[in-house]
Amino acid sequence: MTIKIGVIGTGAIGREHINRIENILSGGEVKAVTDVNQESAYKAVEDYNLDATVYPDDISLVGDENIDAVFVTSWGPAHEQSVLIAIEAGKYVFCEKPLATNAEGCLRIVEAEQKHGKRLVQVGFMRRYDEGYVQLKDALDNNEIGNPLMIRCSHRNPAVDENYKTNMAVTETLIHEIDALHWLINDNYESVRVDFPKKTKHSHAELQDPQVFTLKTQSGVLIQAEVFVNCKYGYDIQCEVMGEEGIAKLPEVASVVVRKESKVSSNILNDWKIRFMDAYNKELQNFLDSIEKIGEPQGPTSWDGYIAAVTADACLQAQESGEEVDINLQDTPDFYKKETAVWS
Ligand SMILES: NC(=O)C1=CN([C@@H]2O[C@H](COP(=O)(O)OP(=O)(O)OC[C@H]3O[C@@H](n4cnc5c(N)ncnc54)[C@H](O)[C@@H]3O)[C@@H](O)[C@H]2O)C=CC1
Ligand SMILES: O=C1[C@@H](O)[C@H](O)[C@@H](O)[C@H](O)[C@H]1O
Repeated sequence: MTIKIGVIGTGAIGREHINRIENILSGGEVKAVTDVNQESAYKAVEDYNLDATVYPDDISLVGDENIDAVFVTSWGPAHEQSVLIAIEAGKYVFCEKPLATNAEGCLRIVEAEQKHGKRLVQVGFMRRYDEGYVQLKDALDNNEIGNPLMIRCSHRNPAVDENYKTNMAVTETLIHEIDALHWLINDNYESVRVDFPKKTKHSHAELQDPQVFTLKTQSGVLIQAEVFVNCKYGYDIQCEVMGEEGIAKLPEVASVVVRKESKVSSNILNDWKIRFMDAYNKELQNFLDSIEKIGEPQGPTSWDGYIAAVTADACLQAQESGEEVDINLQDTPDFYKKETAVWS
């Protein structure tokens, strides 16, 4: 069976995903596209040689009876509406992060999905499919380092443009750590505090860079997460978990080690699209395969989107207040308690 897909938002990641579906993965075909910038939608059809209808908006695209699944790859503030109308129409949804821009929006989606009666939505937290994170999670789940006590991690980008403001360190960047870390250690967050170290000269007036987020979990694990988006030297994701019996660290990206002229060197990537290319491929293949095989997606759920939104809201408050802020999650509904998949 080929799953017929409609893509809402044909910008950077929308195009990346279209390319994946058409040229790399199996079991899906893009049959409809839309973008508020209609030129961009037509260009995607032309560039990827799609046999697809261009719709004027998300409502008309979702109304296409031939579409089985909707990819929401528009700007964050537009996600909630598109996801809700897709659920209403009973379509599967792959939604890029954020699921919605705040906790209330995520809860509206969670309610609509439960009312529908089976899982339809997967959120684009692709790190759960990254081979290094999968290995790290296996080590923790197999109790190789005993109980986790502390985590130190970094999310570093070489540079960002002037549109990237202080709050985006949370909503665009830390959001990936927020999802990956609670999944890694099977724990929930309890509070967060933010510190602003000395600001790099490579930043601009409306961006505090770097930032350090100190999260505590309900079981007492202390997490120090650094976001440094003008680090200059490359795109670098680090994560180290300190346990009672040892330490487990995210593997470095494989790169040849050169010994030359009295130096040892290896390359660091510059681009997140390349760093997580395999993970994006696996998450989308898993989305398509799960729909075909078990009739519902198995990846990160709408509830994971809600957890990320509540935590991100608290991080934003902590940025503003300089105080430690509590993170209060509602109880997980039974609907979302089912084990999510194992991938590698
Ligand atoms: N999982 C990941 O690693 C990544 C996730 N993202 C997320 O994907 C989303 C898109 O990001 P980019 O592609 O980088 O942005 P982009 O700005 O390149 O593309 C967004 C596109 O959506 C269109 N759009 C906006 N509102 C719309 C609406 N109501 N209906 C239809 N089209 C609409 C825009 O015209 C634009 O073409 C964001 O939420 C972003 O956070 C982006 C990059 C990586
Ligand atoms: O979502 C993403 C981008 O928006 C963001 O700019 C990058 O830093 C992230 O690592 C990437 O995964």
